[in-house]
Amino acid sequence: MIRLANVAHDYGGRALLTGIDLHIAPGAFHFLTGPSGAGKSTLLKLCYGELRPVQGEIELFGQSLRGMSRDGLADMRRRVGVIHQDCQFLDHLTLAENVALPFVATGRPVPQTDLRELLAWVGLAGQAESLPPTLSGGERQRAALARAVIMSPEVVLADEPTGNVDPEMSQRLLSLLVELNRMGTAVMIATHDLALIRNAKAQVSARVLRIQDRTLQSAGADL
Ligand SMILES: Nc1ncnc2c1ncn2[C@@H]1O[C@H](COP(=O)(O)OP(=O)(O)OP(=O)(O)O)[C@@H](O)[C@H]1O
Repeated sequence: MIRLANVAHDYGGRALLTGIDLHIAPGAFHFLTGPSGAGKSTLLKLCYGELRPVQGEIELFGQSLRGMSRDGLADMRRRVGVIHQDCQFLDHLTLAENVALPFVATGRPVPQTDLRELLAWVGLAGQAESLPPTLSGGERQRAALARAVIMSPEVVLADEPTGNVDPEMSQRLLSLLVELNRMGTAVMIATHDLALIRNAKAQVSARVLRIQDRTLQSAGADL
């Protein structure tokens, strides 16, 4: 679904990522780890076409990103759910309206039943009318997950989805992502949280990748 071949990236200075080969296949569950500043968020952005690589090939759903038009990229992006590290919301809209934004942005009617079911799935049915500034960190993370999956994406890319929440909430978020994966959605989670990775390995067959020395490596059994 998402394929990177010999990808390199930098932000104008020294190389950040180099020689990156990655394939996110249907149904895969990947973790992406590595030290702060190693390039995890950058790699996720390359995977969903937010950034274009300085070298190498990226394919989304069998189509090369090279030369893809803005409309073509927008079509591809609908098939990828992204949970951003900072989980930003529009503070003047309710939680339910924020979660429904991907539908509104594409000019499609919001399926109200699906929206209610989704909010119940992430445990936020009671907060549907709340405004984002009144939500806790864990509620915001679950709302970000709901927003990422409302369009039924084939793959979810999550950037530190359990940042700033306690271990119990991390586990709850992980369980939701594992459940999605069991229903067929591919998942890639960038995280520093090694406990989360250990917990996940008991629930799902996950591949752990690590960015080290600017390259992508398979993490060993030391995790
Ligand atoms: N838009 C940008 N312009 C210039 N440099 C950037 C930009 N975005 C990221 N960087 C730099 O690229 C490097 C990698 O950043 P990135 O956010 O991808 O790392 P990360 O592994 O996700 O880090 P963390 O774990 O701290 O979130 C950092 O040194 C960062 O300062």
